[in-house]
This record gives sequence, C-alpha cells and structure tokens, in this order.
Amino acid sequence: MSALVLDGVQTRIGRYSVLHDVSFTVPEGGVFVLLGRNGAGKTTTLRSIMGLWQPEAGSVKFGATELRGMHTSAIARLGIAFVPEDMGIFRGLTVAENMVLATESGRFDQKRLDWIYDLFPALKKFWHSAAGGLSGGQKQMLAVARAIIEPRKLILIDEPTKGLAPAIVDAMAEAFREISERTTILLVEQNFEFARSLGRDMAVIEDGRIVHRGSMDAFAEDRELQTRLLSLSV
Ligand SMILES: Nc1ncnc2c1ncn2[C@@H]1O[C@H](COP(=O)(O)OP(=O)(O)OP(=O)(O)O)[C@@H](O)[C@H]1O
Repeated sequence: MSALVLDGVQTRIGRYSVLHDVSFTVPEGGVFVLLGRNGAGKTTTLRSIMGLWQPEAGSVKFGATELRGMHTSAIARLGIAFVPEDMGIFRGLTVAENMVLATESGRFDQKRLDWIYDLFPALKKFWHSAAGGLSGGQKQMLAVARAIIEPRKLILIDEPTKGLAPAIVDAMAEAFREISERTTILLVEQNFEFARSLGRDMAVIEDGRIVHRGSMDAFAEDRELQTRLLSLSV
C-alpha cells in the first residue's frame, strides 16, 4: 500500500521554476527519505505536498485523495502533519501551551501524552517552561511532539537533525523509529548516517527532478552513486 504518490509535480515560486518533475511513491509505514544537495528542491517538495506552495502541474495523491489544489488546513485535517525546518514553535509560550495549540480540541489524550513523554522525557521536565529557553534538540523534540499529539497518517519532517549534537541525533533516531511504527514518515535529511539508519526506501532530488529511487540498503552500499548524487565521500 502507498501512503503518498507524487507524479510529475511541477512547482513555481514567483518567476522561478523550482520543481520540474518530481515523481516518487512513499509506501505506507516506516520512514521514506528524500535526499539531495542544498537547494535541490527538498523543502519545496514538502511544501508542495502540504499545499504551502501550489504545484502548477502533476499530481499528489494521498490514498484516493488528490491534494493538489487543496488548502493546507484541509490537507492537515486528512491526517498529514508538517514539521518545518524552522520548527514553527512559539518561543514565548510554554511547552504545554505549544502542545495545546497543536491539538484540535484543546485537550490531551492522556495515553498519547504519556507516549510522547516516554519518547521525549525533556518535554515533561520542561512542561511549564518557555519553549524559547529549550536547547536546539529539545526545540526539535517539541516540534515533532506537536506533530504527533493527534493521531496522524503521514508526517513530513524537514531536516530535523540540523545543528544537533551527535548524542541528540541518536536519541532523535530512536524516537523516529518508534513513531514510524504508528505513522508513515517522509523525512528530508542532509545527515546521511541518520537517514540511512532510519530509511527503508529513498529518493534523491537534484535541480527539481528525482534522479534516483530505490531501497536505502542498496543506496548505502553504492559509494559511487552516493558520491555522484550527494558528493558523499565516505
Ligand atoms: N521563496 C523563494 N523564492 C525564490 N526562490 C526560492 C524560494 N524558496 C526556494 N527557492 C529556490 O528553490 C530552490 C530549491 O529550494 P529548496 O529550499 O526547496 O531546496 P532544499 O533542497 O530544501 O535546500 P536546503 O537543503 O538548502 O534547504 C533553490 O534554488 C532556492 O533558491
């Protein structure tokens, strides 16, 4: 079963054509990784799925539903959450207030909250502290927690490990592994080791086009391909 199918997506930002032909299929369950160099079009792809940019051509199918042309709020109501690179948290509000604002009803499902506390114990510890005072890793945990406080079918996450210390990256990988048992994750990453430890299937985008699709295991074995597509030398 596929969670999401992009077919020939083209997106223009102002005068610039950014996505020329983006086609890939995200299977249901687990982590799908979209890799690519800086400026390749990864963020634009996530924003195009979420309706934050409207693709001018192509199709974005979520199950039987065509997302292209839908409003972001309607897309979110289908059970899709987006964790942007800037995390989108409210720094002046407490962790608890940030979480309340991410719920539909303003109430927590206690079981789900306990699950989140287990995933990210720091959020419980700093529950009544201002989000702006959290460390970079804790802010990222809060951003992810906001995305999963309601049950979701698909979570789009943009470069969650950027600027984080290795120990925090490991903790994040562990949490993502557990989240992906309940929800499909579409992950955009530059940290190849992190991506490789989580991803089952993957695609590489270059200059607004998908230039490679396949299993992460096969890609991880192919040094020549990694070097060619991502300039990875290890
Ligand atoms: N608001 C904008 N206006 C004009 N061009 C933009 C805008 N946003 C992105 N672009 C351009 O679109 C291209 C793709 O950007 P995008 O942010 O999707 O890349 P990315 O793969 O996510 O890169 P990064 O890893 O640096 O975040 C880049 O050339 C970028 O300069």
